[in-house]
Amino acid sequence: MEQYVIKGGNPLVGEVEIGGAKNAALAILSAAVMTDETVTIENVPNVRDTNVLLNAIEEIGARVERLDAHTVRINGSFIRDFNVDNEFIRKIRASYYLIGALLGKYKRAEVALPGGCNIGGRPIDLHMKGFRALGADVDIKYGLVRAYAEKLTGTHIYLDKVSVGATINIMMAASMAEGKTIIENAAKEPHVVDVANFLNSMGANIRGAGTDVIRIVGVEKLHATEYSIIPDQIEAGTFMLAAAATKGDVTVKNVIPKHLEAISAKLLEIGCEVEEFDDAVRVVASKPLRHTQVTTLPYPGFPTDMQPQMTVVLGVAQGTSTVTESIFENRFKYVDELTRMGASIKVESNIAIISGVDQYTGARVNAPDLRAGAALVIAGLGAEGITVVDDIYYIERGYEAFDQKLSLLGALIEKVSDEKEIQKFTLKVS
Ligand SMILES: CC(=O)N[C@H]1[C@@H](OP(=O)(O)OP(=O)(O)OC[C@H]2O[C@@H](n3ccc(=O)[nH]c3=O)[C@H](O)[C@@H]2O)O[C@H](CO)[C@@H](O)[C@@H]1O
Ligand SMILES: C=C(OP(=O)(O)O)C(=O)O
Repeated sequence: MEQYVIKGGNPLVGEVEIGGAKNAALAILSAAVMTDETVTIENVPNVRDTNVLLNAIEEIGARVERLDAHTVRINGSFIRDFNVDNEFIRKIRASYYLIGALLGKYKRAEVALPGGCNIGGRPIDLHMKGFRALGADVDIKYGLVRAYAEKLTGTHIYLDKVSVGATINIMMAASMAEGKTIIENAAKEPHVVDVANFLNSMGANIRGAGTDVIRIVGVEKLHATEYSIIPDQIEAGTFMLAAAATKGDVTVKNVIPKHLEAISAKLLEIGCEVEEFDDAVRVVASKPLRHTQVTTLPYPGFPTDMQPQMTVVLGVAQGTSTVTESIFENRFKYVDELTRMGASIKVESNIAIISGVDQYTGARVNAPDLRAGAALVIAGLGAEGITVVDDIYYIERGYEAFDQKLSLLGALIEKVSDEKEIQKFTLKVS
């Protein structure tokens, strides 16, 4: 098991390049098997989740060629197996996209029940409701979600809850249904729009992505395309908040500033300077941070995937802040770990009440999930002394070269794999 070991206290300064969006990539790589022609996808983040998904796509017969670290060519015409299940795919959430993709193209799919970060109950009832409305028989048996259809027929679907996964999954299947589908109360996240743009570039007919009503006219066939994935809103936000927590000055490059508005607005409120350029955002934290209130909401609200990082920043802001988690009921598990670093946070139901402290102190902590893991790294970067973050496996699900990008900004951080290496690092930096 690998760890990050961090000597905190250095302000992060400089420029960082953001990669392609993990949560867009996972859907787009799945959708790429919906044509028999060859699809080339650029700006694919080279992270654990995308690699697990690509291996699963290969296992069912698709040809997958990695042209370079971030470019993948996929040909789905060789798929003969519709059963997607291995120990790795069971652990990722986005395996559910292969249900929509295979059901749309082949009218059948058997995919391991999705895993993903343990941040609360994560049902897929809305996905199943959508597939059933399109005419599929869907059940869960033997650990698999199984969906079959003679044919899919366009329909009108109202999502009881705003769900990114269900919106994208239904959109994929409906792209190859007969007739018109309307999804109401659809998710509006940037990656929903990116997946719609990708499918349209393959010949799908999707309108309205980015609003809460998406209209899809099914087509018989999809075709080859070349597509570049949008920048990762959450990776970008993580570096913006790392700048704030370390009192740094970081320019986050290759981003779409509009996607970061909810994060920029909170940074301005707590006293940071935020400068927007065409495809970059600069965050300068030269004054003491002030308290604020944050509530996670579907886009364009404050993203739940930025909640732990924001809590870490508010933990060293003056006064009392609150963070309300309205999407997932169990996303404060990291607070106990942060308390070991000196944070003063009380969680009541879905609200964290945060009394700001002057500075965190280094400690040995566990990453309980992907974003909480990144948040603990941020805490370590701002802390006095040495922090060791265990279980960085989770962080590597969604951040490419996290330690290297932070090092380039002046952080003292190393990836290590045993106690000796931790001691060596500690001696080196003290
Ligand atoms: C791989 C991926 O892209 N993961 C993202 C996706 O997860 P995911 O697709 O799982 O999240 P959803 O948007 O679907 O979940 C939103 C809410 O709806 C509920 N729900 C969802 C589906 C369903 O069938 N029934 C149901 O009740 C969930 O429990 C949750 O409370 O969007 C989340 C919300 O932005 C992000 O935190 C995750 O990073
Ligand atoms: C929760 C996340 O991922 P997943 O849905 O794949 O668990 C995330 O990206 O923050």
